[in-house]
Amino acid sequence: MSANSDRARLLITCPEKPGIISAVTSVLTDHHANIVKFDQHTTDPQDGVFFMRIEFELDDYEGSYEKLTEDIHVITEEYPMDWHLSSKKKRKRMAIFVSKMDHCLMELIWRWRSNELPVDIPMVISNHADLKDEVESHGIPYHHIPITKETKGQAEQQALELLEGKVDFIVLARYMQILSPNFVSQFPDQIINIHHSFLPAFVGANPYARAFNRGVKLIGATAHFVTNDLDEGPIIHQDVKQVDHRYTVEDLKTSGRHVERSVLAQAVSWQLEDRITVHGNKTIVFT
Ligand SMILES: Nc1nc2c(c(=O)[nH]1)N[C@@H](CN(C=O)c1ccc(C(=O)N[C@@H](CCC(=O)O)C(=O)O)cc1)CN2
Repeated sequence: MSANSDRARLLITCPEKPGIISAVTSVLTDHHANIVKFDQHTTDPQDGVFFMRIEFELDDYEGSYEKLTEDIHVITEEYPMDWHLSSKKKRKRMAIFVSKMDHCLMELIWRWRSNELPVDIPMVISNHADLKDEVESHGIPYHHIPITKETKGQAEQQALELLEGKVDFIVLARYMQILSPNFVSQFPDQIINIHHSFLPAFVGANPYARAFNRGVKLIGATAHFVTNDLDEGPIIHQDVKQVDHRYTVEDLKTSGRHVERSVLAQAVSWQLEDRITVHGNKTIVFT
């Protein structure tokens, strides 16, 4: 591979049909691509949906992009498919929404600063001013947009105007506002939320207090795509931690914060590497 070679990813979702792999890999071969990773998954025969993720190296990816996309379009005539082609070199742009809690936000910023998360963060948006100094100390623009029940619509419109054309996806890092259907519709499967429970348990607000009252022996965190159904969007990643009768609610929150941070960071990392495909209310994550 030459100095200007690039590593690209091709994600495909299509009805199960013999020959799809050969058709796609033939196009890549015609472009002298070197396939370095190949993953596939087929749902149950009744559903019959085929998922594929191909990672490949290509000299002069930029120069080949137009012809490569044309050639992929050609095979969609025989193999109707949803497909997404992306390049490792083209850094994604991630906006972060936050309220007052900083642990998930800072986990992402720390991993961004060390380039462990190779992403651009064009802005942080918050309904509170608490974290402005901290975020701006990292050179990231911070937009404080206060929200009341009366101003929620205007506040969202202000956020949408800031986001327009500037981001590829959004992360809600313990953002404590429910997004309207209008907002969600403008970022389909592009808003990742970290919920502080092992969903589907304890949907909504105050899950740790409810977990304490239930006497759980496990707490957890769930990263999921945001939909209009609160905390019921496609799950991307989850993890848990054992707890016991000695834990207070504050202990649960402290232990839970560590789980939230690692679960969110992993979900964002997979998003950056185009490893996640949504199918219905589930995800396929090619790790
Ligand atoms: N459309 C969606 N919006 C949001 C989702 C979602 O799944 N779909 N997840 C939540 C995150 N969340 C729990 O993880 C959550 C946040 C806030 C609330 C809530 O009741 N908020 C109140 C206001 C609370 C306040 O002012 O402090 C509200 O919005 O009326 C429940 C769950 C993020 N958004």
